[in-house]
Amino acid sequence: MPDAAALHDVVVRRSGRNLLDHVDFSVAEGDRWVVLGPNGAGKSTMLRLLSARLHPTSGTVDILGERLGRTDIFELRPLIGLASQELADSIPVEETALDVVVTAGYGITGRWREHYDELDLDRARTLLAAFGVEKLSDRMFGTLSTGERKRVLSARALMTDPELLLLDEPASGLDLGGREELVRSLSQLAKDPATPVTVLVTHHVEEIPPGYTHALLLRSGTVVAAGPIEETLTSRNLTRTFGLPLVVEQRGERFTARAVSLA
Ligand SMILES: Nc1ncnc2c1ncn2[C@@H]1O[C@H](COP(=O)(O)OP(=O)(O)OP(=O)(O)O)[C@@H](O)[C@H]1O
Repeated sequence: MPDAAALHDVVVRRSGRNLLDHVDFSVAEGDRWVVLGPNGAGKSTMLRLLSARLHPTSGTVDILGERLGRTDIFELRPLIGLASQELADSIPVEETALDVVVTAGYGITGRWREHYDELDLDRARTLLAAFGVEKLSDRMFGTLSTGERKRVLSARALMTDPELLLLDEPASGLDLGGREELVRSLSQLAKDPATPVTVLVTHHVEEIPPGYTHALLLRSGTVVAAGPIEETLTSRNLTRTFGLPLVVEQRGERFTARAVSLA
């Protein structure tokens, strides 16, 4: 079976600097990847490539069997479920949570005159329920808390029954309880065989939901390590990625990391 997504020798160059610097990365059917790295490492740039919102300066990007630059991205994008801050920023504040989810069917933000049948609306409600926010269906997106918005966006990402699911920092800005609840929802999703190939970007190993199978560590646009999560998420690799001495520990299916005490 071909890879769901593959980057080969990818460079993304802006203002004389390589934001991604000769990156190779591939995601196979059934994989759940977490992408970790410090601020500015190139994580969001990678997700913009994988969501067909950016073309590489050089190298090749294949998504769901289509090569970027040789395919109609408007046919490709509905096959990709995306939740990101960039997307959240494009949602009108007065849009209801239900409409935020259902409009994914047309790949738009902001409901206008499109027709949605009862099946679409039922699916949107079911997805809101899966993330524990069905009671917020009629609330305006702009009035939701950070955590509530994150959940609504995750539900939206699944609306089109995508073949590739991309989640950019789904737990950022959440309080501890909110993070733990979202991690639980994302873990249930990850462990469901019906869930598509998933790539989740985060800054924190504590936010990795159980069920994630692989990790990609990025620093300054280059790959520090990539592979099965338990082999890749080592203290040595995390130290190289974040540029300070770190110890990573695994307890059950969760990870924690902290700086090495010098005392
Ligand atoms: N159009 C651009 N021109 C110049 N530099 C850019 C451009 N877009 C992004 N960058 C830079 O590229 C680097 C990588 O950005 P990116 O958003 O991919 O990082 P990130 O790993 O997602 O960071 P964060 O964790 O802070 O969200 C950053 O240093 C950013 O300032």
